[in-house]
Amino acid sequence: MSDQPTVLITGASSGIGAAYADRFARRGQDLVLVARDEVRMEALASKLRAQTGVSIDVVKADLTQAADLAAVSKRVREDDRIGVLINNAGAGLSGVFVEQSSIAQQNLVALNVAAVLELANAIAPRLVQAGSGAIVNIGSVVGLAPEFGLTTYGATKAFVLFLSQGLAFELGPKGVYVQAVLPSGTRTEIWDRSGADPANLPSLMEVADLVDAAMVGFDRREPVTIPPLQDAGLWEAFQGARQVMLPGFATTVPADRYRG
Ligand SMILES: NC(=O)C1=CN([C@@H]2O[C@H](COP(=O)(O)OP(=O)(O)OC[C@H]3O[C@@H](n4cnc5c(N)ncnc54)[C@H](OP(=O)(O)O)[C@@H]3O)[C@@H](O)[C@H]2O)C=CC1
Ligand SMILES: N[C@@H](C=O)C(=O)O
Repeated sequence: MSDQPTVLITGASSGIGAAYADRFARRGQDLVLVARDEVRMEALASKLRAQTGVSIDVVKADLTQAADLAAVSKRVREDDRIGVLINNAGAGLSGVFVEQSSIAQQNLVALNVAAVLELANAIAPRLVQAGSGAIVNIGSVVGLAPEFGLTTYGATKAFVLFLSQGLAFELGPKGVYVQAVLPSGTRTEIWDRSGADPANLPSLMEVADLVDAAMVGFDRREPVTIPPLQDAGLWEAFQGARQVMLPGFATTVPADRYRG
């Protein structure tokens, strides 16, 4: 049993989540792995237990199902060994907005938004009470890019970014670190799962490179980590331009440009 905080990782059966499990296990941190595919998680857990000696719990859960989400939320809320939440489980949704079914969009929101929010809600009060701990939310550069034409998916990732920045603003002063990680195309199963055209994929970063970069940002306590963005100054300028607008919102009269 490690004396470091246990890390609960959602979406740990493959891709980015599985890579996070590897990295934190090699840091000697016990894990709780959450996903639907128990067999894959057990295989990963066995390998990591053998290689690192850490304790690993495997929790089979479909985070779009209320009972499963409630069970994971209860574990996050009550297990005070869990000091790091990696809110990673997510899915993509291919196609254009008008061709996507409402149910598919709702299912995407259930996983990419509602589950992320619920688990953040579950852990945040306990971390604030402790004055320590971390919440890592996996967003996407797509949440910054309506031009990419992934409207529903991008909207879910815009939520993740805003949630993370808002939590960082509220919880940071109380000792809780909140990180938004914004990958771009990364070589995982999400593309196949979401029905993306294999012949039309973007350039893809290797998942190990993505997660290793995200861990650098984590260790530096960076609030928003964008591994594919080569010039960090562009993000800083974007943030600065956004913040310059804020005082102007405190006005009681419409702008001249809207006067008929
Ligand atoms: N790959 C990329 O290009 C990018 C990915 N991202 C984000 O990274 C995160 C991880 O995705 P990635 O690793 O790429 O994709 P993968 O499809 O490889 O992994 C997704 C993980 O989420 C789990 N998952 C899917 N649906 C559910 C569900 N209903 N309940 C519980 N777990 C579920 C899957 O496990 P299981 O099927 O066993 O449940 C799997 O472990 C996502 O939030 C994604 O939006 C962001 C930007 C780019
Ligand atoms: N998962 C990818 C799109 O579906 C991404 O976020 O880039």
